[in-house]
Amino acid sequence: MDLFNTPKANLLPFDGEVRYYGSIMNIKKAQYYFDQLLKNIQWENDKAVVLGKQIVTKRKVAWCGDEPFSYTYSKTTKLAFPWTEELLDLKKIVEKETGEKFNSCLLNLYHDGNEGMAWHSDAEKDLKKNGAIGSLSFGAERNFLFKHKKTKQKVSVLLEKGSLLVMKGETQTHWLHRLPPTKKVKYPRINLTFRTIDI
Ligand SMILES: O=C(O)CCC(=O)C(=O)O
Ligand SMILES: [Fe+2]
Repeated sequence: MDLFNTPKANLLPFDGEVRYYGSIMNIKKAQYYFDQLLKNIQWENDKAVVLGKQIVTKRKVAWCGDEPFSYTYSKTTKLAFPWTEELLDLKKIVEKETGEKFNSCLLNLYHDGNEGMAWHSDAEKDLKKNGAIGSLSFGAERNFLFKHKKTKQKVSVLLEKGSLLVMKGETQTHWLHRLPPTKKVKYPRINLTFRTIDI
């Protein structure tokens, strides 16, 4: 844990800004939030379009926000549910750490290392352009990768439990990111990405 709030270096060499804060809470708190989120969130299977076909992913998702925002991605639309107590706590923690404000959160549950997320950028039309995205991770530690759209240069970071990563500026315009599957991880992971929907 970083008790001194030292400035975090930009992980990207150019064309964007990604800062990794490491774990921002103690292990006990991180475990508490993991357990609460696993139990209390209405997790649903996600849909995605792969090679032009709609498939149902094993990964589960949920979507919450200040208002019942509809969120469209991979040709499916979801309505946001209201903030739960834990999610509101976590939103406040992330806002305090980053100095940013968020009005929604996308939640992902990866049951084990077989589940991941393919290369993409979070630049859906509903999202505020160049808005910050705050990503909180719980449970199993996983690698997270960035790839520049033109140069193909890659950057990798290990997302520890209770950790915060922030993507901002032109990151989504110039870089893709992915959570690669891995045979090594046998445990679930929950990721929350706090976002700003343009209203
Ligand atoms: O699971 C993660 O760490 C990232 C998820 C992600 O990229 C997304 O929800 O857009
Ligand atoms: Fe993403």
